[in-house]
Amino acid sequence: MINRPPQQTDSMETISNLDNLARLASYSFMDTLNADPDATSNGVDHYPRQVFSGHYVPVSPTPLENPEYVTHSKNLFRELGFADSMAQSADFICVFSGDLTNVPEPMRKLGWATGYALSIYGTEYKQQCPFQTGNGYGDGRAISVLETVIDGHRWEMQLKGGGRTPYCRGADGRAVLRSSVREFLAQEHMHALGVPTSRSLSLYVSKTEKVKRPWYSEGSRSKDPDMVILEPAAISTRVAPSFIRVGQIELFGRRARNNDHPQAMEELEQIVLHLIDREYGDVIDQSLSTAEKVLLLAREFRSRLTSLIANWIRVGYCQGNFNSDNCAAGGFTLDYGPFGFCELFDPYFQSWTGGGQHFAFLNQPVAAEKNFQMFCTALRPLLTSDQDSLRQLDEIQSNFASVMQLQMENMWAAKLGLDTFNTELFNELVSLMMQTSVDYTIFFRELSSVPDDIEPLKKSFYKNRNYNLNPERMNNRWSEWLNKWKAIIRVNTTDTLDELSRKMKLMNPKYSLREWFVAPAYQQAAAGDYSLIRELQEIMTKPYEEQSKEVEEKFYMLKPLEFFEVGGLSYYSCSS
Ligand SMILES: Nc1ncnc2c1ncn2[C@@H]1O[C@H](COP(=O)(O)OP(=O)(O)OP(=O)(O)O)[C@@H](O)[C@H]1O
Ligand SMILES: [Mg+2]
Repeated sequence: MINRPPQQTDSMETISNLDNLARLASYSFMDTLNADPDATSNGVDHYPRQVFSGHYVPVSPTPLENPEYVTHSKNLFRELGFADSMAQSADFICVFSGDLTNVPEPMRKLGWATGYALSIYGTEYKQQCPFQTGNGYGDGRAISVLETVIDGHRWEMQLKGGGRTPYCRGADGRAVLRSSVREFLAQEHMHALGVPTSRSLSLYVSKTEKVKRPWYSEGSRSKDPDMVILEPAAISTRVAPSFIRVGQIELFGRRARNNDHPQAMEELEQIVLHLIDREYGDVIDQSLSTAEKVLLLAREFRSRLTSLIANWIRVGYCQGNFNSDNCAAGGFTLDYGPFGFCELFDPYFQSWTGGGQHFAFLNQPVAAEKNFQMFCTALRPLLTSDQDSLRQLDEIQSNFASVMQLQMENMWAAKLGLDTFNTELFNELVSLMMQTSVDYTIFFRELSSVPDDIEPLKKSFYKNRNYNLNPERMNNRWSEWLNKWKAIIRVNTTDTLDELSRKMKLMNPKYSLREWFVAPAYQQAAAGDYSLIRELQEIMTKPYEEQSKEVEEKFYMLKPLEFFEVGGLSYYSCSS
């Protein structure tokens, strides 16, 4: 795990109001990196334009009209030492719904947005930039407003939906309540699952401001949204050690490679050193040369990224749109757009209709490798005068697949309660899972009870056509597999069955954030009822616990058949 917030200790002072919080402000991004020389001085820089140099644009967020409190993360508040009452206090609501005009010093009245480049599955793109140059692409609606150092940890707080920036590409700079609820719940769920992620701080919705989004009519089976709806605008704030993306390093890497301007190489070095400082300070010694730091960075990021992907697959998470601009260079999950948790197991599970097989569930290791290649390409200009370092970087890059494979094998072994990966056992399991159609979460959780026979496993069966053709034969095959697994376990572990079961249940969550739980929560929220959001927050932040009988009956369930193939529940072409 990386950079987890401190658990609040007695020595940590409680931060109970905005003045307390403002006093912890410490702006490393704005103070150590370069501002765009063409930026306006008042931060009213809300129209699409090209940003040719500098690492950020100072920009004023656009306050949400009539903001109302929806929820905050009690867990993150506790970890940061924030008093819960602060989330509903007027001045805190102002800041985190986008109004910086009255912030207490030393907090600043301007936030910052950053440019980044885009590579899709290993191919560089500029077409998404309105100027076709790549200079107009970046945080179009994400605006960082504060950095703080709390108990030695630096945290950046970023509004999502905070209004237009020069990178907005003509769009409204807003996020809607629906997508904000999804991201808010998912971030805290993933953290509770033990998967590195940006965190959720707060969520406010406008009582009056609405924006248009394409969406699905009720029960629609169309792949593309079939209507445009007006949705309440919202601002959620997310928190991470930094929001530097692979795409961001790429932007400066491309400029240095092409010699786009005289400071291009220096700006690349600055952003890379800043990344190291913010995300890798504890593992990369400050006194090393840049070349040595770059190599360690590549190696460490490879290790974090491969571990992240193995964790995603362990918990059934599919990011959906794993472009380089949605890949955090600190190695954690970022941008919960068209994500989904795998229910019916399918290696090609993917909620985003535009994502094809590239970003599908079990192709995520390859998608990650593509992002890693782009990351290494971006670092390369810093090593051009050093052949030996370049060779080492190539080696780090080319060994990604084998490191990834090892992480995956260890993960599958752990899910099955084994110390070492067993190829034959695993391959048989995957084909049985596919030939039966099983629920990914329920299957592994039931297996974690180390059942005597396959009856409990059947709770996870959706029973597809193949299974129904000959259920008896399939059940026999399942029994054989279970017996084989148990025989291997007996040899593999000295644990008692109870101990084994306990360990497996820490690998295999009981609850996952299924989209059909989330949809009613954002629908009710749009009508002003936030109770289901708060209920989901409670349950989904304890995903490994058994929880009560009532919770189990409501949330430990196969996906109802009527929700398959329904737009907005099983897939989306647009999620924002
Ligand atoms: N409503 C919007 N207004 C302005 N820019 C937008 C809007 N929606 C998306 N963008 C921009 O389009 C690009 C691609 O969007 P994508 O869905 O990957 O990111 P996102 O969900 O907005 O944000 P992030 O990656 O910061 O979580 C991003 O650069 C994003 O800032
Ligand atoms: Mg994004």
